Amino acid sequence: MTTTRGLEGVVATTSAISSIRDDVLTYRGYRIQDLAETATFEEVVYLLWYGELPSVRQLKSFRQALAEHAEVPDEIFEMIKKFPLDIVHPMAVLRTAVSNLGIYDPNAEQMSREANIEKAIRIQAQISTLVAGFARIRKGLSPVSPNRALGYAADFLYMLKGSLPPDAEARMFDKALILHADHELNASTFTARVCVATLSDMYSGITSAIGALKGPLHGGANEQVMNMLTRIGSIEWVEDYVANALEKKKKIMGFGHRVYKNGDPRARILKEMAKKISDHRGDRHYYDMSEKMEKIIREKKGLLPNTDFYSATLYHLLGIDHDLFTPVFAISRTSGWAAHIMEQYNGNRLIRPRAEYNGPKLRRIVPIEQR
Ligand SMILES: CC(=O)SCCNC(=O)CCNC(=O)[C@H](O)C(C)(C)COP(=O)(O)OP(=O)(O)OC[C@H]1O[C@@H](n2cnc3c(N)ncnc32)[C@H](O)[C@@H]1OP(=O)(O)O
Ligand SMILES: O=C([O-])CC(=O)C(=O)O
Repeated sequence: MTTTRGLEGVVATTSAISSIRDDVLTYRGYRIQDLAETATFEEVVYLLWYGELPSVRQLKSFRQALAEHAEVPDEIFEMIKKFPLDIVHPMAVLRTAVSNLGIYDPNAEQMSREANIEKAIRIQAQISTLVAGFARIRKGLSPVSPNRALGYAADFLYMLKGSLPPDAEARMFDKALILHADHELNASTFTARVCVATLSDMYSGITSAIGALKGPLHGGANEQVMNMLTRIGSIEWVEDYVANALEKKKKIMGFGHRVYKNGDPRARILKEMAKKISDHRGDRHYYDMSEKMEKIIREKKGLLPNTDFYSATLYHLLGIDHDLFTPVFAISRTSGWAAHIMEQYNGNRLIRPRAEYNGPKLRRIVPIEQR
């Protein structure tokens, strides 16, 4: 048996959803740059689930279905109110709450394609309401009811803040959701596929995926980027911080990638948006620190920013609390997880690799009184 640490380079499945080849990322054959420029998040979700971009009529009924399911059962917000909200991490709340959404879905255990599409719509519709509602509850505010006529991205910002976002900001957030929607066999998507390959249900798959996304080597890095920038505090300390981190062989959050070696195409688009909003706001504090950090790390270590690096500055300037950055990632990635779960069910086989044993040799049990 041969083992590969971290399964690097192992091709574990075929998939028709997204592809990364020569640093070009596509969803169903469309370049991510083109989708970010011309589509909305709802169109991209439709594309991921149905394989084609929607017509006007298809998009209308898809948005209608998302709108119909956007309310979260009161029981879930009541449950959240009982959590120790001053200490709990929002990703832990989300993991628990999404699992609970399954409890209130009468068709949670149905496994037909139609039932799974319906579940995917419910989860996608409810997850943004859930994150925004939680964010308000922990501040002692009431959740704001969804208004899906605004569009998915704008509605999230509206539910979060209780006021309509400027169009330009809603569009930037929409683009960010598109950029995070899917990414081939990343750790959380793989987790979702492993889970449902046992023929477990979609809620279990997405709950498992949220658990995997939470970690700082994956989606959790976007919050850690902002924590790092806040700790550094000022552009004049960036160089020292990087030198010290590299000397101590500490991982610098938001840099490096298992697959991209010449740069993450999403990071470039996010960088442009982070710059645009920083200039517009006249607040280049984090953008300038980030740009300096990028330059130094590129020179010293040859590492490039990943999607989590500039999304941190963008989300900060969009007024999103720092510990909600990863839940926001989960809102978007739910679309990719659901697409992969449905693809996995189609022609499923249990995912069960082997481990090369390196523990003690065969031995006899010593009776307990002689140990
Ligand atoms: C949405 C996403 O999930 S994108 C990724 C988000 N995660 C992060 O930003 C966390 C920081 N980055 C990392 O930890 C890594 O780059 C990962 C986890 C993304 C990829 O990891 P791997 O492919 O396993 O690379 P690995 O960790 O083995 O690193 C290879 C080498 O690059 C170095 N390296 C990689 N990333 C970093 C980093 N961010 N900071 C410092 N050094 C790094 C490693 O120390 C190692 O160096 P060495 O060969 O001198 O020992
Ligand atoms: O693909 C990966 O390993 C991580 C990543 O960038 C993502 O999930 O978006």
